[in-house]
Amino acid sequence: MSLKDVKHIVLVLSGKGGVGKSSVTTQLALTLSLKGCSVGVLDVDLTGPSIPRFFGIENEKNGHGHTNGNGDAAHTTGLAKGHGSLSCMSLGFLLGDRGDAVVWRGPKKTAMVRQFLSDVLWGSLDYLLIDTPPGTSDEHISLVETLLKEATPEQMAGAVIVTTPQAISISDVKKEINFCRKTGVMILGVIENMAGFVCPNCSECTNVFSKGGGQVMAQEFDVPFMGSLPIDPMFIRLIEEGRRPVYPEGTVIDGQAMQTNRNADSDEAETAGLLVEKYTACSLYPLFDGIVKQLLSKIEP
Ligand SMILES: Nc1ncnc2c1ncn2[C@@H]1O[C@H](COP(=O)(O)OP(=O)(O)OP(=O)(O)O)[C@@H](O)[C@H]1O
Ligand code: SF4
Repeated sequence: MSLKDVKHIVLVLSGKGGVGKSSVTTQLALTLSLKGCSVGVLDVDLTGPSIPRFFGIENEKNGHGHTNGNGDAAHTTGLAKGHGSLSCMSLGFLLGDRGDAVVWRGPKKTAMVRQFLSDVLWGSLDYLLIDTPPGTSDEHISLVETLLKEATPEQMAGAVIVTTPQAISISDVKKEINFCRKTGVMILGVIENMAGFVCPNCSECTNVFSKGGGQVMAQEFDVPFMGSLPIDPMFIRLIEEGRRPVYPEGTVIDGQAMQTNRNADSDEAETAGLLVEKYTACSLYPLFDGIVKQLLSKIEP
């Protein structure tokens, strides 16, 4: 069973598309891995797999996409074996082209989700984060059904729900809360994303939309509120430039020195990937640090 050595499984859900679920998943993964956890990211968004793009590895094929640069392309099932402390799996690795559309009926999607959970060799992970499509679709139902079979209740940590402050997004997220309650998935907390805009000139945060809706909703539904995140243009720039995660010089995780991709003779560090140095410099990092501390205290008190 491929989830055998996975300690904690966390679903990332949102009722509405484009609210930043994949961004939140990526940043939770980076922050957890910077804290020394070994992390896997499973992209279950079959019609719009964006995790490879977020990690700057969309050109990787053969169904594997480990991101710490150990250079070993091991995969045994035709799917993935994650090495190191940050690995991911997505249908995006199996598509010929970024623009390829997946037009699948429910049973095929269900089979794919099952295969992701039972055939991908995740190895030993502290956290498996699962980025889901928006809403409560076939993928969600297959996912939860499969997890109930493949994972133990101890492994199933619960779900993080992402919303934006606008009322429509919040009303959609209520459906996710109901979904979790009906399927018995514990709600670890709600994250409000895009609650304001950080000016690239003066770093002042302006509330473009009304702020605080996520907190009000969390109170109303009696679920924990984990925090608000502004829109930071630096984050968008990092993603658009397609950078790969690169650890700061000297980072050692689980006793293993992380590859930095630094080349003294070139500007390779600037082009090799999503620079964690820059990521940690962007306004979202301290906020994620706080969110991850809350997550860890709930999961591993
Ligand atoms: N806090 C943020 N600051 C800056 N950019 C952000 C932030 N959150 C999300 N974005 C950007 O908004 C866009 C949509 O985010 P993302 O793809 O994470 O949403 P999603 O909910 O996963 O979407 P989908 O419904 O397609 O799965 C991306 O380009 C992402 O870079
Ligand atoms: S927030 Fe400050 S720097 Fe940014 S646009 Fe407004 S006044 Fe200018």
